[in-house]
Amino acid sequence: MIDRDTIAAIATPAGAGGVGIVRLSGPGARAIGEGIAGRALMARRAAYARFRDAHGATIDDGIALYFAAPASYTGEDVVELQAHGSPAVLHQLVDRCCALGARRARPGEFSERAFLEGKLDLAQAEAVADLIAASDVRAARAARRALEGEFSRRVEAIADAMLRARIHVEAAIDFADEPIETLGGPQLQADLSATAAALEALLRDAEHGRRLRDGLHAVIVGPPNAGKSSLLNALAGRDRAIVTDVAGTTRDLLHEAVRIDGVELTLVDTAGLREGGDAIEREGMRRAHAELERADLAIVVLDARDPAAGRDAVVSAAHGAPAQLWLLNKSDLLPEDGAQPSGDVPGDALAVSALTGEGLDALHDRLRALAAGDAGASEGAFTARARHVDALRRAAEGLVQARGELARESLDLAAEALRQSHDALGEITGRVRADDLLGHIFSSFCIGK
Ligand SMILES: Nc1nc2c(ncn2[C@@H]2O[C@H](COP(=O)(O)OP(=O)(O)OP(=O)(O)O)[C@@H](O)[C@H]2O)c(=O)[nH]1
Ligand SMILES: [K+]
Ligand SMILES: [Mg+2]
Repeated sequence: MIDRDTIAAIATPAGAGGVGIVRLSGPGARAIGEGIAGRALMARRAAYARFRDAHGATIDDGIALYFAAPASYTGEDVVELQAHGSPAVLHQLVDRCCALGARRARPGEFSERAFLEGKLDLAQAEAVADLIAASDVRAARAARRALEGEFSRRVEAIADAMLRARIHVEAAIDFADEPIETLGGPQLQADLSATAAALEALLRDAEHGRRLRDGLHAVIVGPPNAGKSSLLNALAGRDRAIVTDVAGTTRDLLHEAVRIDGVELTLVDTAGLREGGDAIEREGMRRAHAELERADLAIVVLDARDPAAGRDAVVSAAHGAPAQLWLLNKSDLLPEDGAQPSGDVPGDALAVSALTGEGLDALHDRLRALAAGDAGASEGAFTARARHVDALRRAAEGLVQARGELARESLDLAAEALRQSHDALGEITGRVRADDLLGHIFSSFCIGK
């Protein structure tokens, strides 16, 4: 099952640094490490050594660390050679490892071995990559929780309940003459109802975890000249988008990663939505609609002086996103007497001015709250990926279908729906393995991980 080569790679980031690490994993790791260090390596003992090339010349001096299988990251014998963080030194060390029988590791191959050796499940291996890539403290904490198995344990608990239900249904199929009631049908329905509730709760938390990992994806929409690009610039703190008083200035989508109080979100500026326009502008509007389909949030920008203008086209487009935040921009141009122009907008619409900065603090607060989800949900949150959310959705759909079939006493169809639901859960932790799925996940890792 396992590729028994010994693999080697530089485990520290590219470029110069105080310390750089070359990592070896596999059955030959210890012998190769000892060959380079010129001394015996004892498990979990730091050994100071001169690392030498084939001619006995010193490549560098440093520390060799040996972790004996299975008590290592990969579960195999692992050796780490810690040298000065010079790319030239580290490349020579990897070359020397290869001359002594190792081969260069593929991206993510160390974590793949940890998975194959049962040290990590798939969701945990992905959490390693998420932790390394985490851009803020919350994302890092959430990745730690996923790495510790918080997410996996909940998946496994639901998968176990699903397995019990499958066994029950398969057994009932074998006793086709008995009515389902006598075979514990009502109890099974009750169990599945509890499982469905647990699955829905996990799906919500995973969606939240997906946002923690990827950041909130917020699309700015509104009629031409409402001040969408001005707002993007104000939030980004720089002149990212072109602003003019010509309606139809923005044509293409413009993405900008923005950090608000340590929370990351992606803002997307779009072409103003209106009837007509030239071919370029119409393509811009089409892209705006498509972007909204993928968004977590639509930031609807209207002109505070006349919120009704162009509002309808924007409202129907904004419905493509699961959440909306309404802004009445150009509040600086409202009459001093405080009379508010009427227009059919939600009561929690914020008055802002991209020009003077008025209302932007309140907007920051709203965006931060939306990006984090509600405060309570951030406690105990774990990172998740779109792949996980998709699998949980399919599992939930399968379960709904299975319960319907059971209610109709179509046991064969119920069994099949439960199997699909169970398989979908298995994809998350890798208990059900499709090899192309594995290849896809691990190849997105970087080398040395
Ligand atoms: N007074 C005032 N003017 C603003 C404000 N925001 C934007 N403007 C002006 O409104 C005009 C249009 O601003 P843009 O940011 O280009 O508007 P837009 O919604 O991106 O326009 P399109 O890309 O053409 O759809 C410019 O002249 C801005 O200077 C504001 O808060 N107050
Ligand atoms: K404009
Ligand atoms: Mg614009």
